[in-house]
Amino acid sequence: MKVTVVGAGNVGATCADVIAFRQLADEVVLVDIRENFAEGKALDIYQTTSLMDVKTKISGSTNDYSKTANSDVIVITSGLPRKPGMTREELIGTNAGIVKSVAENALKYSPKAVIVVISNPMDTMTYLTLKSLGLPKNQVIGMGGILDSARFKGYLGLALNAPAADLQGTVIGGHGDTTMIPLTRLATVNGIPASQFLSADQLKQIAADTMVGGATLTKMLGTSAWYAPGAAGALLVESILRDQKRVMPCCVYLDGEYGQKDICLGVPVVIGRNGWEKIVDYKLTADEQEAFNKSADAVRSMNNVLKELNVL
Ligand SMILES: NC(=O)c1ccc[n+]([C@@H]2O[C@H](COP(=O)([O-])OP(=O)(O)OC[C@H]3O[C@@H](n4cnc5c(N)ncnc54)[C@H](O)[C@@H]3O)[C@@H](O)[C@H]2O)c1
Ligand SMILES: O=C(O)C[C@H](O)C(=O)O
Repeated sequence: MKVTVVGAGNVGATCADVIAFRQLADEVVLVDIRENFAEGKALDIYQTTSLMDVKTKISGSTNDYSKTANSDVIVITSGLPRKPGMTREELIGTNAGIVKSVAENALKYSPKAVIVVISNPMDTMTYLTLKSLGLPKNQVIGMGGILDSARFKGYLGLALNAPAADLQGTVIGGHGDTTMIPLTRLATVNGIPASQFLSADQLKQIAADTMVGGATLTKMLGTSAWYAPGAAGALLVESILRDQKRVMPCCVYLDGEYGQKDICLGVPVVIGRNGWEKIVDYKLTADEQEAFNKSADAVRSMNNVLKELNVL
């Protein structure tokens, strides 16, 4: 199995490192536009392989997509990250052109690859990738909800003084500070509703902290986060390569599901070897559905900007 990660920056290199460390693929290729940058990151990761007993082959390339030929999965992380005080949506002007050209270049050499979009604003970049390449809808998956759910479980874990790994929690909707929807109703501690241990106010605060989880880290770090984003990307790649059929909240094309059409938005999906296979219906309450519809309205207005930018 071969994975290409485009963008060898913080998120891309972390994702490649986790994929290599966990030996999810036989080969990982990192690509970046910056001269020798991907080669350097790949060499650094390669030099960990004898220390970590890893057999995965890793290489880097400056914009030469022929080295990515026959990839099973292409992960797109290229583009600007936000700075403190910015929204993800403000990145659209720069990142739309980058994501579109990168996806076109990568697809030429790996027409059957499942494409994982991470660059922000992720919901709109996923829609752009799907629409501009004209691919079957199951082949394009945006990663945001897996990360947001990890943060949700992290904040739940801190409040409960429990390991986050023992908790279940899902975030659906857009991957934006105001568009994501942490489903507190469905959060559990090994099957027991979190509401049995936490007050409604505590759960509300956890949901609010989750929604601004990326902004909080951006303020602390001066740029956006990368360890959990890279690991979340790798987890999605794992379910694809190993055909695990895990149910994961991912940004996929909706054609009537969850009451929305012609939009890519975060919902629970089954992830397997050919991409996303099936959308799972969580049977939202009226309030949750209303929040989902509002999230869709906001993402749709960003998608409309793609036409103004002449990329779609
Ligand atoms: N969806 C998510 O959950 C999530 C999480 C974290 C970050 N992100 C997004 O991922 C993106 C990358 O974040 P980062 O922290 O790694 O940024 P970064 O600046 O560290 O890395 C981005 C890399 O992209 C490269 N690049 C730019 N244009 C390119 C092109 N045309 N071809 C190939 N490479 C190109 C840059 O040279 C740079 O190395 C940002 O848009 C960020 O907002 C998304
Ligand atoms: O917050 C960001 O801008 C990056 C990413 O989307 C994240 O959630 O960490």
